[in-house]
Amino acid sequence: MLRLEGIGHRFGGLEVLRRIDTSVAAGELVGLIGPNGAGKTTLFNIISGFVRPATGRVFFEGRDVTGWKPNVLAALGLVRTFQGARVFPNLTVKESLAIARRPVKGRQGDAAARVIATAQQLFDLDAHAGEEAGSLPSGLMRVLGIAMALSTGAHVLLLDEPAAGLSGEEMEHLQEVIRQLHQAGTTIVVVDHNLHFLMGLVTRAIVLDSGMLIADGPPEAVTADPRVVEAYLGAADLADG
Ligand SMILES: Nc1ncnc2c1ncn2[C@@H]1O[C@H](COP(=O)(O)OP(=O)(O)OP(=O)(O)O)[C@@H](O)[C@H]1O
Repeated sequence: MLRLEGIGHRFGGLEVLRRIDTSVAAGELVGLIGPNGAGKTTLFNIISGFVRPATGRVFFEGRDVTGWKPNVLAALGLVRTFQGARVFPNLTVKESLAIARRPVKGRQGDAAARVIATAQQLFDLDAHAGEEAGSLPSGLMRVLGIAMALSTGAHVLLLDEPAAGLSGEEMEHLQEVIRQLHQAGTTIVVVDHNLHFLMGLVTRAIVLDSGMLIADGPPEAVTADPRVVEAYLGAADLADG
């Protein structure tokens, strides 16, 4: 579904990604982790077309899409959400969800319906139907943002810190929404600083440290890997949110 070959990038003299080779198969739910400054956001930006890599290639569904624009990739079904919720603040919840339900090339209908049904149940969306998106509790706003990303026809979703700023309960609800999306067949890559949130969710974790891929595997194996432990030593903010 997604393949990276020799991705490298620098900002000025700073080498932020070094020869990243990895791939994500259709239907996987993958976490991308690493200490502050490891290069996670830059890698997300490269995959989603916001940054062109200095070296290497990005393949999406077998096609070399290196340097393709975000809107072109989104139209093909590769969509990235941003840190913090991006919703239309003046649309009501009901109007926002109507956008998310709109079938685009008939692809995301099931996934969007699934995420909306789950969110409706967990976040009591009906009670908020007439409220403006900009005035919602943060968890609900986050879920709306994800639902709206689906409206673009996403079958690969890159979620950038979806749990940031959420309460424990909201986080659990969000996990459930993401699980449902995954079960509906959406391929998902999540970056989050909260390892508790992430490791309870994903089936595979990829670890970046100083721009290098240092581990890749099941969450339990990765968190026990001495190189990962070392990379995280002293990074107190990564311990548990
Ligand atoms: N536009 C930019 N110009 C210059 N340096 C940048 C730019 N964007 C990121 N960097 C630097 O590149 C390195 C990697 O940053 P990046 O944001 O990709 O890491 P990250 O793993 O997402 O970090 P965090 O967990 O703190 O969000 C950091 O040292 C950062 O300061």
